[in-house]
Amino acid sequence: MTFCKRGTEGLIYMEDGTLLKGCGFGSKGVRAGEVVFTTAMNGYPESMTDPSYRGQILVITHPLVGNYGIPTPDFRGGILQNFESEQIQIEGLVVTEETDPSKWNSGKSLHKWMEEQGVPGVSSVDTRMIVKKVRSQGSMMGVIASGVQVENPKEYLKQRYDEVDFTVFTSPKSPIIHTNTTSSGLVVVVDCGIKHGILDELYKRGFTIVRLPCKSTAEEIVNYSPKGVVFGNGPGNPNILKGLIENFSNVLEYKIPTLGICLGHQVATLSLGGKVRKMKFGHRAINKPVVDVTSGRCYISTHNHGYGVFKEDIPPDTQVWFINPDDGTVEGLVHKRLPVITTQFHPEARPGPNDITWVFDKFKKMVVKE
Ligand SMILES: NC(=O)CC[C@H](N)C(=O)O
Repeated sequence: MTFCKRGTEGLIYMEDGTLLKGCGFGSKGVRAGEVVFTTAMNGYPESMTDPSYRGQILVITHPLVGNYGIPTPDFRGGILQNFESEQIQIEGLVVTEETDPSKWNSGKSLHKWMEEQGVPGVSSVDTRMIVKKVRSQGSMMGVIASGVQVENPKEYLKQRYDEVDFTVFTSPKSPIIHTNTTSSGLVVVVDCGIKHGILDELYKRGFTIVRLPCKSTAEEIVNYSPKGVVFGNGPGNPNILKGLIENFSNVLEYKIPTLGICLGHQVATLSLGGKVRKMKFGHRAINKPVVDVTSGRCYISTHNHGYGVFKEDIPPDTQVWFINPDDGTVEGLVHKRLPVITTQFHPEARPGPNDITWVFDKFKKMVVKE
């Protein structure tokens, strides 16, 4: 039996029958979710609070997680600078080794933070084995348990990830406004669980931001007379978000400059007549290459998606903007007639390298010109 420093045992079970026993940390509890992995070597406070991870058990492949602790939340204009939302969004965390922090600006340990927020973690398991299984068999559902005896983990696997509308949990119930004193104008962000990094990039460029619930209608959006609209990131399967897809089409009729990011790129694709399909196991990392086909330049970018746009599925009247050289998936589109640009990757890069934040400059130029 492994010695468990928090005094609790834990397990991770996967729907193919794999059962790994290790140590529990964070909160005691049992949760089910889609098992996904990220190869990011740092940025766990950002990843764990990214609302796009809702409904997922996150496996971090980097062997030591927790070294620099969890910072104290820092806001600018009501926007978080060091987390992607106000709470942990993942269902559970799986790591090889969970460590106590040693850094000047650590407010608390990873263990304590997860304990306070009711999120279970499992350590001392072979994360490489999990990744190999997910890579070879494709995405799977799983169950994580910390400090709780679970006789039959399979019983917790009731819902399929792809069938749940997680935006219900991650989207605000009413508008949230971030007023800016500089005057680049007002943009509406359709907030299905927006990452604060995206809000910050818009705010830094002088925009006043109105965040509207994911289910807002086109009328509710244009009532604010926005100079631009952003359809942001969000959790789950884009194909089931019928209302959002329809709203995107309705907003297009007003010819307002529109930026789609990640889920926004997928919703744009669906709404313009293309297809979005589930990938075998998705892309989650902070060092994924994307090539801007208009310049031939390759950039290193942040990814978190399980669905993708394949070359043969792009919508009519659009041009490929970015391509992923690893698997050829379409990572950005430009509309041929309408002021619409999209990226599948995360140009705000939180966590990640800032190589492509210029996408927001391009959006600002579109907004200011209109
Ligand atoms: N980061 C995102 O917006 C993710 C989009 C979508 N939920 C996916 O997994 O593909």
